[in-house]
Amino acid sequence: MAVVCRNLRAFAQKTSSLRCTPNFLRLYSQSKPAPPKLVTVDVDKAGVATVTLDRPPVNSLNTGLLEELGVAIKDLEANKTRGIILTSSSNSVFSAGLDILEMYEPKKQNLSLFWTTLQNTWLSLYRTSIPTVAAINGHAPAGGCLLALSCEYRVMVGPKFTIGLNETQLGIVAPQWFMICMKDAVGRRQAEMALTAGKMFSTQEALNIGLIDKMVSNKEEAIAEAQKFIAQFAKIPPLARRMTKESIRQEGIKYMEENAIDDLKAFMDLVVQPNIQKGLGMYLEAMKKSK
Ligand SMILES: CC/C=C\C/C=C\C/C=C\C/C=C/C(=O)SCCNC(=O)CCNC(=O)[C@H](O)C(C)(C)COP(=O)(O)OP(=O)(O)OC[C@H]1O[C@@H](n2cnc3c(N)ncnc32)[C@H](O)[C@@H]1OP(=O)(O)O
Repeated sequence: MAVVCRNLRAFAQKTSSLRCTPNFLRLYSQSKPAPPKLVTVDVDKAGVATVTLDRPPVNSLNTGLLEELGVAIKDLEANKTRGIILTSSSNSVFSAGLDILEMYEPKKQNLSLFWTTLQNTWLSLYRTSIPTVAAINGHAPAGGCLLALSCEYRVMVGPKFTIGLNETQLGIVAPQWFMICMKDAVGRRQAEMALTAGKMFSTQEALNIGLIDKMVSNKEEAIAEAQKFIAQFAKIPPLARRMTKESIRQEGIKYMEENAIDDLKAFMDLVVQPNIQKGLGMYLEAMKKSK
């Protein structure tokens, strides 16, 4: 026993002295790599932040990415950033929308966290006093379209990408707050037509109905247009801007503040339905087969 104790003491001394050596630090950092960041933030000299979704291959929105996006927005608010440009690291997809794997055969607790994180991050983006622009450099179906719609201005790379709330095509109904965002952008009539058909719009079609504000031919142009949009607010008194944005977006903000719990319950009840689970499984299979 005494020998074991002595050995343990020797080992403890050895490891505690090892703890500070470069070799130990290298070994430790190799054994515990930091998880890759799913959202990166770059602030330029003018104080404008480019927030890049970086979850290959398609930036599907899982709890981790949504959480990071929410934290990034809060940090940028605390740092008095002058503008946020939301874009993607992919060359062909802005975001494929909600991560279907978060909804397929889920654990109840995970599903609840997923939806609550989506609600909170959406509200942070939708109501932030910072000017927001989506530089949409790829396809933006469903939840991807929602993120773009939550920004104040949308510049999209065309002509080959598509955008829209395609939920009815998947046999589901977009939540009310998704619909409010679409109505905000294109008006009730166009929103009704788009949502009932679950239409995915080409860039040109999206421009025609006001779903996007500008079509450009590459990401660099999209970022330049986004910067131009943000720059105009340098001359506008910030308090007046903030109060106007908050007021004009009141319907969506109030909806989420008053209905978050009911919205969560409706989502949880719906997703676990056997027919929805079966549909999600088939959809995932179909995406694999279409490769
Ligand atoms: C469907 C929800 C049902 C019930 C929930 C109830 C209520 C929900 C309330 C809210 C509304 C839902 C909102 C949503 O956002 S649902 C998600 C809708 N998104 C889509 O339909 C887009 C699907 N993806 C695509 O169309 C294409 O992937 C895309 C055009 C974006 C890109 O095409 P590309 O050819 O470049 O890539 P793929 O080969 O198709 O995909 C690569 C890889 O990624 C996987 N993938 C794609 N999209 C998703 C996704 N949304 N979630 C998880 N995984 C996704 C795809 O399977 C491939 O995987 P692998 O084969 O393993 O490489």
